[in-house]
Amino acid sequence: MESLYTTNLPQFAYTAEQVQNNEKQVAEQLGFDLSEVMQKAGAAVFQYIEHHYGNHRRLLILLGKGNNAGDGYIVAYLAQQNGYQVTLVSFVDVKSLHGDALGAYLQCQQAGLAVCQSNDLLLQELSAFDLVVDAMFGTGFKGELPEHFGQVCTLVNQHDNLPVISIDVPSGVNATSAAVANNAIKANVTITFIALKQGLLTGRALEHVGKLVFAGLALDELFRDKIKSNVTRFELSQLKKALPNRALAAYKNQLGHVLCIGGNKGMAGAIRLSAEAALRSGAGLVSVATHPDNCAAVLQGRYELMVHGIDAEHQLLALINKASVVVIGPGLGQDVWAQNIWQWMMNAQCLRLVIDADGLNFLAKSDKCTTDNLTERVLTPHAGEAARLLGISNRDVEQDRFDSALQLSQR
Ligand SMILES: NC(=O)C1=CN([C@@H]2O[C@H](COP(=O)(O)OP(=O)(O)OC[C@H]3O[C@@H](n4cnc5c(N)ncnc54)[C@H](OP(=O)(O)O)[C@@H]3O)[C@@H](O)[C@H]2O)[C@@H](O)CC1
Ligand SMILES: [K+]
Repeated sequence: MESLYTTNLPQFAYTAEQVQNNEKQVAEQLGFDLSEVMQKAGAAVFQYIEHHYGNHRRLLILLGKGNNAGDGYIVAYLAQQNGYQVTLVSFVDVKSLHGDALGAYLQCQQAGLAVCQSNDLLLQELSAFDLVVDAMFGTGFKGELPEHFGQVCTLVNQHDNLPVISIDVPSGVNATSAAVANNAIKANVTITFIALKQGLLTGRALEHVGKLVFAGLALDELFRDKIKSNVTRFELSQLKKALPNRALAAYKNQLGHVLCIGGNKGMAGAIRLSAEAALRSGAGLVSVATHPDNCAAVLQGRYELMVHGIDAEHQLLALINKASVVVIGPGLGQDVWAQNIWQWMMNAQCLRLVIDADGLNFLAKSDKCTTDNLTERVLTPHAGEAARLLGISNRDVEQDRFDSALQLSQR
């Protein structure tokens, strides 16, 4: 039978809203209604279980009230038909189900599958199960988990040997922003449908998603062609392909010259690491401008580097003029030596500037990044540095990493 899922993930990612607003139209254009799409979603998850967890015969399926639960009911039905032992636990009164989720529930009911309430589960031993299927919340989730959901997720997360498969999105993760609610479920595998959701790709969400698997449900190609994505995902192999091929007769002066500025007293390691990374990524020439005390340490064992001790900022001029890209910040520090270099650099002209680490800390204190509008700038902040740059908390950044990145790019 043809595989209904793949571990080759699509390149473009979308918000939950983009998927919710467009899946119906895309499905209709292909001649499906959404209940058929739900059947396909359940079938893809069940096929994954059969292929990868086929000897895990006792399934616990956790269900909410939306269409994510609908997918869960379909998985339950297929598993029962194929001889699995299935326990269904709903966190809502099944009377509140409607639409396709209700249809999927009724299919289970007709097959004789009973649904228990979440409180019953808290009294039960989870060792009675081999695999958990998380169908509590999908793309419709926002905010924090209600307490009774959170309690069960915590219980499941504590069982290291109990694998969890999340349907579409791990419950408690916001599929758009990558914000993670307290006690969100930690999946071993998340099988996501139709289009990649951007919130599954970054930050703390990664700890909850586990291995990400994609099931296009026959809608993915049309969805991708119709809906413009704002988030592109790259794999290392693709980035490697983006590097130009070297001509056989190439020599170092044709392959770019990176200048790395940083490495204050006692912080030689940071600038050495960034210079070494530049060499490893294929730069033809790499120069380092560092504190005079560090020259020997930076050069040690890496004799391709050209290392310059900087006593006075104006010494940078000759180095910048030769560089095709400048990196500033690793191990730069915040003292007078560092401040003078930063100030001087903000008035200098260079084509491309990568700002990292202490460079970002200086940037957070200044209102503008270089007086030269022609400079291409790349910032590489972690969440704490991004928070300082935006004047918000780390938590605020983690609540929406995409929006934070967008705001930074617009400053
Ligand atoms: N359309 C289709 O047929 C297909 C859909 N598919 C599947 O459907 C999923 C999307 O379904 P969905 O839109 O029903 O959202 P879902 O995530 O199940 O639940 C949302 C419910 O949770 C509630 N809620 C939210 N946050 C909450 C909170 N903090 N605390 C408490 N409640 C909260 C929210 O309530 P509200 O806030 O809106 O009142 C709403 O009732 C998608 O991920 C995929 O698995 C696939 O099968 C393909 C075909
Ligand atoms: K889920």
